[in-house]
Amino acid sequence: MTEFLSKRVEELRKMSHFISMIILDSESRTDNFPELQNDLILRAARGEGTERSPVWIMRQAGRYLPEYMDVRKKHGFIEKCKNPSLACELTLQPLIRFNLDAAIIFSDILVVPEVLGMRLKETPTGPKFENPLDSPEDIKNLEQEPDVEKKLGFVFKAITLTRHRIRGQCPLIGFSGAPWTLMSYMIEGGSSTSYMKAKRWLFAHPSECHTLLQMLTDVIVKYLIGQVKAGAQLLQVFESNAGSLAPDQFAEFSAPYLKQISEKVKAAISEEELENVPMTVFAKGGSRFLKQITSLGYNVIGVDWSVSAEAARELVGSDVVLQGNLDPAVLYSSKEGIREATTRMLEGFGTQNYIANLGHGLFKDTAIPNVRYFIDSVHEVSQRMNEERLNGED
Ligand SMILES: Cc1c2[nH]c(c1CCC(=O)O)Cc1[nH]c(c(CCC(=O)O)c1C)Cc1[nH]c(c(CCC(=O)O)c1C)Cc1[nH]c(c(C)c1CCC(=O)O)C2
Repeated sequence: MTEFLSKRVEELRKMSHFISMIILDSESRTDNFPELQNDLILRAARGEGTERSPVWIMRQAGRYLPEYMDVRKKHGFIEKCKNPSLACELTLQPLIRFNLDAAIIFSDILVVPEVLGMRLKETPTGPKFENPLDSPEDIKNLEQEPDVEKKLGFVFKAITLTRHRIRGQCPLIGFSGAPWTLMSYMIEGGSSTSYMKAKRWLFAHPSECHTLLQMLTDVIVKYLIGQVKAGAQLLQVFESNAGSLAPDQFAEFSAPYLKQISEKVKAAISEEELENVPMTVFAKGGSRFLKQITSLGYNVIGVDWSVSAEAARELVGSDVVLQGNLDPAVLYSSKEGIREATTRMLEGFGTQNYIANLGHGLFKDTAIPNVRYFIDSVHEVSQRMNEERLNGED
């Protein structure tokens, strides 16, 4: 009898192993994704009409969620980024709680310079580079023929797996840091308040800066194309350190590379007949340059919280698709306060050619009910405004 049972158990074990192999195989394919149920953000990004404004939140997966903190107890940050199944799980966490119109793949902008030979390490104040660039001489020691697929394949795997497990609930956003932002982290080693070391390079070693920015641009282009092939449905480029640049430096060291990225990624999409994914650029601290940014070839322009919605709209006109820009600190206020600020934002941007978001990432001590209230307010208020707009036209 025991022999009979242990044989059956062994058979069942083999069968379940076989089934999980089939599932794993099917979840690593890119030609069998579940059908998309909610394309609101893609329509908005392409400038098509939407019945309500789509909403997602920068840093929507993160420390304000107790389920993120549970995973964080067991796994370090870099480990979470590099393990596709953990990255997938974390990407999906906010979608279980909230009625979001997009997911963003769990990763970090700082994984990209590793392709060039930079090494990330964890510190209590966030990820940093073990080997920051000290002088332009160090550029020669960087990887001159970087293998993006080999070094960042874990992100591609995470994207493909997430496209399956998201079950078409909403589109999946892929992203990269922009060249100037990544270069400044490579020089500073980590976050900085003034980015003075990196800024010093711009004036002391301009030509070497261009060499490094071009190396990063080439990697980023390959990285973003790889993400589209893996299943990303929208791409966002983060120029998080635009705020540290004066207009002349933005025009010389940021804008041309942002433009090259959109042009080269779009050319590859059309040449290789890939999914025609819209592209967003978010230049934090770059609201001063909004008008200039409209000429860089992106479908959507992210706006930080430092300008009013009206001012942003006024600068670029009604045809440009904007994304943003509620001050994340608004989520510390009362429900009435959140509702009021969200309504003002929607009135300022208008419900069309618009994607709602915060004007920077969520703070780690934001209350979950307030996050939910913001998301639901965008949906309710924008739908009502839209209905009023359409009725008014009749
Ligand atoms: C500058 C920058 C970084 N990373 C990123 C930027 C650009 C956007 C911005 O301006 O904030 C982008 C980023 N970082 C993270 C995402 C994931 C997707 C998302 O939910 O938006 C994205 C898109 C996860 C993260 N990236 C980081 C966390 C926190 C990790 C943890 O402590 O568990 C998360 C969830 C850590 C991180 N990552 C970075 C820093 C400086 C830090 C430490 C400071 C901090 O913790 O907020 C670099």
